[in-house]
Amino acid sequence: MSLLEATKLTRNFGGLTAVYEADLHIDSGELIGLIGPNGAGKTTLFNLLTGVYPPSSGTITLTIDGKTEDIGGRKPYRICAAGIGRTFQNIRLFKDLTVLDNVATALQQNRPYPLVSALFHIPPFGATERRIRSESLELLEVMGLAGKADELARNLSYGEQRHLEIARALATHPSLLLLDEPAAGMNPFETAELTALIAKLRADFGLTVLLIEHDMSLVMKICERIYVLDHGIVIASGTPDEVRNNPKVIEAYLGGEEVGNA
Ligand SMILES: Nc1ncnc2c1ncn2[C@@H]1O[C@H](COP(=O)(O)OP(=O)(O)OP(=O)(O)O)[C@@H](O)[C@H]1O
Repeated sequence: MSLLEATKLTRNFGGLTAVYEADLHIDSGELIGLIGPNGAGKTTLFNLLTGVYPPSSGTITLTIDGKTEDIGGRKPYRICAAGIGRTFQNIRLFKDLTVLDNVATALQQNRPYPLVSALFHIPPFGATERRIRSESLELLEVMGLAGKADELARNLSYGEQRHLEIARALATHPSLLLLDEPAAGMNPFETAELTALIAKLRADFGLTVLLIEHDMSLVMKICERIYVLDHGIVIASGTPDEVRNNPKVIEAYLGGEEVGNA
């Protein structure tokens, strides 16, 4: 069942076309990779799908629970509310808040308190606070960070901060989760752990996942389908085997060498 459909998506920055007439089709429950050389337009495509930039042209539709919405050009908070959550290539956390509060703030955005009860700390403020705390702890547990709930985010290791980013994205209750280089900066052991975790999250939360990743072992191992961008153009899409053996991909992506094996 179709979840996201992008048609002829284009984004220009002045004279530079970062994404050109990209077509994407994502079915509910799929785990899809988005790869391509540096500067190919991958993050720009994420930014279009999440409203950071409006498309110069083209359409994006999201279908959830039988309801189809045209989300192209909407503000990021509205797209997040519609069901698309994301992480960023450069980690964006509240470094001086605790790990728990980083997740709680993301949950609160989804469930604002009635103003009067928040001002006077009267019900349902207290009950909502407790629910947010317990759901935050559950998400930290899932991401292996429950033991660090009271630490400041800045004191986490790099890999842990990446996990916390995913916990924050999950707190927005997405149907479609976009992960921008989730394994960047991780060692092979951490990457293998994260690979297993992403597959588990997809199953446990019933998520659809689109991920940008330079680590080919991760992409080839868990993605069912892969889109390949080069100079802003989708030059190939298909299963890991189809993509790995596609001459255009070999030429564009690795300058003629075979794309990495799983
Ligand atoms: N806000 C912007 N203003 C001007 N140019 C931009 C902007 N954002 C991206 N670009 C340009 O668009 C092109 C695509 O960049 P983008 O970051 O989307 O590529 P990428 O595939 O994610 O690269 P990487 O793998 O290095 O992160 C690049 O030439 C980049 O310089």
